[in-house]
Amino acid sequence: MVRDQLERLGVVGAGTMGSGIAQVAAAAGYDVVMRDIEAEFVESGFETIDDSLSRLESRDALEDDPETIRGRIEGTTAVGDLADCDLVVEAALEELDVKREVFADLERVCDADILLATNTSTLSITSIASALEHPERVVGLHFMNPVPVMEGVEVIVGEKTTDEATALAHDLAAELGKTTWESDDKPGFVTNRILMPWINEGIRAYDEGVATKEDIDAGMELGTNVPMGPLTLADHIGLDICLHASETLHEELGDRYKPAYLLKRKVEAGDLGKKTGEGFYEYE
Ligand SMILES: NC(=O)c1ccc[n+]([C@@H]2O[C@H](COP(=O)([O-])OP(=O)(O)OC[C@H]3O[C@@H](n4cnc5c(N)ncnc54)[C@H](O)[C@@H]3O)[C@@H](O)[C@H]2O)c1
Repeated sequence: MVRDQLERLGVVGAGTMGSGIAQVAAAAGYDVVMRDIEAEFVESGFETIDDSLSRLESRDALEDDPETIRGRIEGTTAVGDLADCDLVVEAALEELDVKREVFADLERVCDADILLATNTSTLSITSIASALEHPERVVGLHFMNPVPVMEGVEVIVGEKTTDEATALAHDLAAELGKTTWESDDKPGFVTNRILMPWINEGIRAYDEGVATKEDIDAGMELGTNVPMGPLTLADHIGLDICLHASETLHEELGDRYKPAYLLKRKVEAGDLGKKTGEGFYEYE
C-alpha cells in the first residue's frame, strides 16, 4: 500500500530542478519541505523560486499570490525534517552513489508507506532502489526544465515499482498541472534516449562543416517544426549535462551513443552554454 493522501511533500535538492518542483508543488497548494546539504544552496533555491514566481505573477499565471505560495515552502538542511512528508521527490546530483545515499536516508527517516520518486534524467530507477528494503515504492518522476513552464513529466517504472506507485506518480503530476507519459526503466527512458543522439548529431554536423550552426538550427526548426534546433537546445540544457547524459547512454547502449568530439571539447574549455555565457552561441 502506498499513501495517497498527500498534504506535505518533500523535495531533496534545491537546485535548478528541486527548486522548480518545490515551487509547482507549493503553487498547487501542497506544503513543501525543500532540503539541500548547505544553507546557501537552500537560500539560492528560494531566490530562483522568488524570481520565477514574480515572472509568473506579471503574466497573471498564478492562482495565489507569490507570498502565499512561498510561505508553503520550508527550507532545511536536516534530513530529519522530511520525516512527516507524505511523498518525497529526489532532485539531487545525477550520480548513482549520491542518489543511493539519499534514498537510504529517506528509507531511514520517512514512513514506510510513502512514495519515493527520483527526478533522474538517465540513471536506472532499479539501480537507485536496489539497496532499499522497499524498492517497490520507488518510481521515476522526470520533470523537464524549467519545471514551472514545461508541461510534460515522464513517469518511469522500475523493475520492482508497483502499479499503485506508478498510478500515484501519474496522479501527482496531474495535480501539479502536468501531463505524463510512461517509460520502462531502460537507459535514457523515452526523452533522453532520443534527444541526446539528436543533439550529438547536430553538433557533429556542425563540426564536419555540413552547415553553419545557425543553418543547422534553422533547418531543424523550420524543416521539422521543433521549437529549438540542436545547438541552441544544447546551450539551454547545459553542455556539461548533455555530455554527462550522453556518456551514461554510451556506457549502457554502446557506440551509437558516443558523445560528439566538439561537445567534449567545449565542456573541457568551460563553455557550458547559456549558464556560462558561451556555448555554441554567446549570451549576455
Ligand atoms: N537540469 C536539467 O535540465 C534537468 C532536467 C531533468 C532532470 N534533471 C535531473 O534532476 C536532478 C537535479 O538536477 P539539477 O539540474 O537540479 O542539479 P543542480 O546541480 O542544479 O542541483 C542539485 C542540488 O542537489 C544538492 N544535493 C547534492 N547532494 C545532495 C544530498 N545528498 N541531499 C540533498 N541535496 C543534495 C546540491 O547541493 C544541489 O543544490 C539530476 O538528477 C538531473 O539529472 C535535470
